Amino acid sequence: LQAYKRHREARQYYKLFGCRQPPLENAYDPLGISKIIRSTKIFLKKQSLLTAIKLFSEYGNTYTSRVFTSRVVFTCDPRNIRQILVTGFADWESSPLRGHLFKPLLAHSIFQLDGPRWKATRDTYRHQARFSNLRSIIDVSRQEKSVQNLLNCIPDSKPFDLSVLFRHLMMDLTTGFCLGDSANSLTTYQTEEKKVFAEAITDIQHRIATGGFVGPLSRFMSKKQMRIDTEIIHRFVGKYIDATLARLIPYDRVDQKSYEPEGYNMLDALAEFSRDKIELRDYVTTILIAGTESTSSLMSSVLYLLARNEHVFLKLRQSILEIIGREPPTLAQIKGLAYLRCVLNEALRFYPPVPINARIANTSTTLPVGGGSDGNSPVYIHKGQKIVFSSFAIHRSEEVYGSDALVFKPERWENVEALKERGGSFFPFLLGPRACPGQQYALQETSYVIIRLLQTFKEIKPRDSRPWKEHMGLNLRNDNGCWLEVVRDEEAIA
Ligand code: HEM
Repeated sequence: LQAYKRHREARQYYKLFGCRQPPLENAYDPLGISKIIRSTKIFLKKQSLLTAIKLFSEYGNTYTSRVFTSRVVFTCDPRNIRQILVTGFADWESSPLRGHLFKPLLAHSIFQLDGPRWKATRDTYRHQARFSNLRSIIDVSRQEKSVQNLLNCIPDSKPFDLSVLFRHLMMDLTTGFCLGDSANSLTTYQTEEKKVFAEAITDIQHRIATGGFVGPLSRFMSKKQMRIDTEIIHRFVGKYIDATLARLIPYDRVDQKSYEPEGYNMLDALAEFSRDKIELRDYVTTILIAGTESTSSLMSSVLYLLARNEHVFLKLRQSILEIIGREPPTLAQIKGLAYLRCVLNEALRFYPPVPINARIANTSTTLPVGGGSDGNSPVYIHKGQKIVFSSFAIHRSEEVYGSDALVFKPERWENVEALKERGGSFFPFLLGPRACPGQQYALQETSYVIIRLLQTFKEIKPRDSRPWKEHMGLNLRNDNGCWLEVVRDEEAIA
């Protein structure tokens, strides 16, 4: 009955809007079983992203695929991306696809919400956690302390995996940002409790991501370790919440500004507005998940690419030394470093930390292009239909970026107008109302770390000849890490 209703509705859309069917990838696979088996094999071989690009070149920028009994739409067309994320935002949801994956760690986090409740949570991050005011949430002394810990861990003239150190660095910075206390992962004095907590946060992200990739099969996965991780995280974060609430002044004195915490931390900022422990835990834990691996993935990509493109490294280092010198950079100086922004954009284009994404239609709607044999007709989307879109594929498209799309070339970002025109073709932080609220913070933090590293090291050499290999967790990273050897600048030591 449902299929019949959908068929009738589709015919109306064909008539009214000129919709056409996009190409079907697996026409002879009625239940989509072979597609699922193939995708799983490719995922295990760590080749999902490159295979996706191949499928787009074979079937066009938009095509459908049978997965079990439903037809999933795959697209890497910038016009469709703008429609899903910006113009037709209200027609799409994400919570039905991932809400269950975050349970029981998070009760009602922003990742599990859509509609008015999502909007209210988003506003809380913007206003109460002060994400909209970048200057007020940055703590440069915390950043500098963590960078010094990082520099102490980097050996001189000896190969080491910088991606591991970046993951520890971001764990320290994000726990400081969220809880006001670093996990001290880069130090020798990290307590056992903090070590266990940091391991649990890392492990649970891996489990959430795996649950997402295996889809409906996730219900057969053992949940035991997830429960253990959850308990560790809840206990650890809970202690900070209790301590924060215990030293808070009563509500009626908040306006008197008699309580001024030192530096920024999100828990203090939020506790001025809410005393609900579960709510506070959800807000804070979400950022521990959203802000750690994503930013360390970007940092690793930048260093991986700089080590393999000496001319870019030298040009960037020179501009840092000219504009900032050897002192820690201020926010204004970071903003003035145009070439660094180009390098970050280019690294985000090459290796977007969130390379694929999905949405589900909450109403019958259309995509502007992708239908018919030429791919130029609108596409009918029925309520409940799933769509998968890939920033990784668009970011490498020759149609969009030209014949040198696969060349690492930060200079392509020097023309700001060109950047604006690329709406829908460059979205490492997504676009529209649901774009990453931590974008400016992540870029500032990454810039700070890169600047301090380039002020300290005059040479960075790659020490791994293996090719880049995808590792898909909640965020993308190189499975082979980021093996480098560095040479300190004597002047920086002096
Ligand atoms: C390079 C680093 C980062 C990248 C590439 C990145 C990318 C993204 C992307 C693509 C999304 C959209 C996910 C979706 O809706 O499907 C997102 C959402 C989000 N990000 Fe980030 N992110 C980064 C760092 C951060 C940081 C540092 C924070 C916090 C301080 C943060 C907080 C969030 C939050 C709360 C959301 C959910 C927004 C919503 O659903 O409305 N992110 N991020």
